[in-house]
Amino acid sequence: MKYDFDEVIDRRGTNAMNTDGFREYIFKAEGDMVFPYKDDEFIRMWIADMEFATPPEIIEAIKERLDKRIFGYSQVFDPNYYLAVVGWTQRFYNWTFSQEQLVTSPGIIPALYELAEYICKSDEKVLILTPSYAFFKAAADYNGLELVCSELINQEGHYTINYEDLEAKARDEKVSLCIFCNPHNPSGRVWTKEELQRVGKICLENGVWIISDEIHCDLLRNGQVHTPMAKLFPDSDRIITCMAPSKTFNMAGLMFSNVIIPNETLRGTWKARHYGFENPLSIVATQAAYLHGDEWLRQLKNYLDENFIFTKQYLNRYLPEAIFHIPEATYLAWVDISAYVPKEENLPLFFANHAGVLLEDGKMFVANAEGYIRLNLACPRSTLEEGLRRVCKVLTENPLILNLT
Ligand SMILES: Cc1ncc(COP(=O)(O)O)c(C/N=C2\CONC2=O)c1O
Repeated sequence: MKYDFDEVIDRRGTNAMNTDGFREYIFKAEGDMVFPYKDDEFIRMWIADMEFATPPEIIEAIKERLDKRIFGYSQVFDPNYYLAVVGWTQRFYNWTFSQEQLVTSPGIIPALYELAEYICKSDEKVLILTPSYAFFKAAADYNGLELVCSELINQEGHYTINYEDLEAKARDEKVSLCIFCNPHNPSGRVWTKEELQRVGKICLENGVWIISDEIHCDLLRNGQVHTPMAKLFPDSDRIITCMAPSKTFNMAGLMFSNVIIPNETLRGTWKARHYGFENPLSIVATQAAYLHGDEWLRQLKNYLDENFIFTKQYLNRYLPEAIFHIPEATYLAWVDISAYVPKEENLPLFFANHAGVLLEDGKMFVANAEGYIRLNLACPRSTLEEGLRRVCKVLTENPLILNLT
């Protein structure tokens, strides 16, 4: 079956954050914010969900469950759920784990909040690498824990880990947890085995737990290989792995993710404290994704690769001073436009007002990301081209708007 990723789907009236939540999330606006563009005139390249229909195989599984017509309290009791999940991790990552280690969460963000609370004492600290997905910081903030940041080294847009800095911070006896993004949002790095081994060794030797957030691990450029961090440390029970179908199959709204907790005590705390009931539609959707999603994902990856090549060529031609490398993973383009914009510019507001494009900028990724914008490329090519046209036009044809003399 050939899936249609060129189809433009109307998401209006679906309570989508993407179409209706941007004022509060990007601009922290309480009430209505008025822009020179109507809401449906924006090209939306901000939040990380996709403009593609969720695979029909998943939708079919949901429909079959709907026909059962009762949606009472539910949990994963069917052993075939676990078999579907480890079947996927075996096929794609040559990695499995025992069934008792698997728990589920209504999302990875809530899992981060809970795990930080269960792992860290109140006077301890959470270590992250920046730039970082903002909710890693929130996991520390909402638990009243001090955040410690280790800045990634950025060499002309290629990010690597500053091991000396990371080790110095991991040595702090109050640092008890590292939330590690593997693959990395927003840079799109796929960490190599060697990089993962160095990070894991530094953390584990200093008694630092690791949450390896691997939500983007299926969304690789063709040819890239993801290594689960825990796969490299089979003798450790201090690495918690978070994976989910939500990013891969555009089903974040079904709020269902997998958390692999090898440590028995921590798992016991999770089971005692976590609200364990689950959405029965999300259970069947996730199981169907991991059983029947291979071909759709294969075609999605090819389409995304082509979107990235298109973007690289477009920016080379129309925004030559921008620094952009096709990322090894994610569907997010991380673009340094500092050559075109003053440091103090509020970039999301600028692009919303002057280009009709909704995007996130480096200031939304904790630190170490000034002058960057992040563009969601998981959209039909026609939408992507219009978004890129608007971004490049406003930066090159209207420099006065930016007070660039
Ligand atoms: C690294 C990472 N972890 C967790 C999540 C969210 O997991 P959930 O709670 O949905 O299961 C995201 C989603 N990233 C997004 C969502 O919108 N923009 C982003 O960058 C993410 O990038």
